[in-house]
Amino acid sequence: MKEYTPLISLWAQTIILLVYLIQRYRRPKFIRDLPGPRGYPLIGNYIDFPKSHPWLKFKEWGDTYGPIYQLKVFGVTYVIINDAETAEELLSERGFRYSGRSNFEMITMMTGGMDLAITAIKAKPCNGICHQTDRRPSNDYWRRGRKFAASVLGSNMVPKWDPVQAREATRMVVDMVCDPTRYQFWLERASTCASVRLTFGKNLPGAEEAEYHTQRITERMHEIERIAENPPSFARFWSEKDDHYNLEWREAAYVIATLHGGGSGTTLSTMQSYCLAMCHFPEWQKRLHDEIEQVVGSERAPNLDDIGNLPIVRAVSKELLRWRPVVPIGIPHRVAFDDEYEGYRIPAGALVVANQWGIHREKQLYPDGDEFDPERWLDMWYSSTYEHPTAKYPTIRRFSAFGIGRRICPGYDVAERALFIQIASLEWACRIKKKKTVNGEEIALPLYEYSSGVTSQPLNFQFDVEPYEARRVEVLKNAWEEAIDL
Ligand code: HEM
Repeated sequence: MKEYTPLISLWAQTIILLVYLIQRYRRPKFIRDLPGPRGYPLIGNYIDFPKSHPWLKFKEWGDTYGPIYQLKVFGVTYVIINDAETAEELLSERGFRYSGRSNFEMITMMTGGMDLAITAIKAKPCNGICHQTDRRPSNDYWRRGRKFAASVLGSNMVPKWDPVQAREATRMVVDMVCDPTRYQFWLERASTCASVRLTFGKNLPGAEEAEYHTQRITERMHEIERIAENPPSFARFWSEKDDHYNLEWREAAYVIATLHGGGSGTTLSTMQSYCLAMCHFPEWQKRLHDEIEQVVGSERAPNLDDIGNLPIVRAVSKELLRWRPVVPIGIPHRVAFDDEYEGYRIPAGALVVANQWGIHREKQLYPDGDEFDPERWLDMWYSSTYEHPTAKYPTIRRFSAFGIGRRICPGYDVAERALFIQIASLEWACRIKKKKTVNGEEIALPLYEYSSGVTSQPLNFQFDVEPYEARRVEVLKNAWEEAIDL
């Protein structure tokens, strides 16, 4: 045995050396914490943490600390990303680590964690390298829910929902012309009623009723059964193929309700930004109008078959989402396992914020990022954003305004068509402009006075709406009346 001892010792030393070398090879020499503003013991950056419109400060800090930096608040690490490449690398390429959600305590308590947008998904470690999403029941629910969402919101299904979107757009324009002071309500009604009709198959005369039914539906599962007998809708789609999606009643109720929630307030916010932008940039309103006149003409209203022929409408819609992102800091993604990025430590449990406000103002991609300039999607000169051919691009499909990685918004196709038809119908029928005083002077409007929350929209402002021709409003009114029972 004695003669083997040096041999065993040599083997042991070789193994230790190998382990050491592998570890050195796999790790950068120094793993540092991400840069970021200096905090205080225990509370970290709590005092400096912006209490409203955090996206503005997150961008400002980004200009000092670089495209990725960290903040700490009471021991929780926030990783803030201000450029698209880093966000893609972490949230998309390493999506298996970066697709969890924060514990939104209140919502989790109220929904049992079943709101699809915040439900946790966990990643499974395999020999230290994490490749796959864990197949535990909580993840399984998210996967089944996403499968269902993809099937009702996918690009081949969305044209099915066009007539409802078009109908709500006509009703919105007619009322907007009659009483622009209530614009928020008209836009909200268009968004909510389209969503309730698509989700539950129910036509609603007003937004209040929409809210009432939505609450009842999420609380009482049997409502879905009744409503699923109505015209084609997400609920009916599920009830006809429930075996295929393998979602139980309760699960389906939450998935469908989350789709309603995701779909109702978001396009509304962009449409409010549209009204504000048209007051400030009448030159773009003219370009929109000229394009619609040339392609659609004055005899008929635009419809969703025109989408490929109206690139300026699509460019305006995409620029609105860039310039005034609806969800300016996105929904944070929780990191499942410790990670390293370019020599920096990203700890498990950190919340990664892809700051859309900053990402959408990255200098190389979006020169003069604070300017509203739809040209950047239309002109070859903007090589970073322009894409051929104009019959297809610009498109807002998979644009970073809808998030990045596995948790990307499943509703972007529906949103694209809803925004298109609302903008095209409004611009076909009427001009939006700043209000004037009795002396004929334009009343100034703030360029950026927006609410602060998960979503952000312009605070109430007033503008005038002037129909190009009374006949056009009549055409839309007739279209609404014909489509009333869709
Ligand atoms: C202008 C319109 C919209 C915008 C800007 C928007 C934006 C977003 C963003 C930023 C996220 C978070 C993505 C992430 O975590 O990376 C999200 C998630 C989500 N959105 Fe949208 N959305 C819009 C419309 C819609 C519509 C029309 C629906 C449904 C019909 C919808 C349903 C959802 C759902 C279910 C999620 C959660 C996905 C998950 O966590 O797995 N959204 N959306």
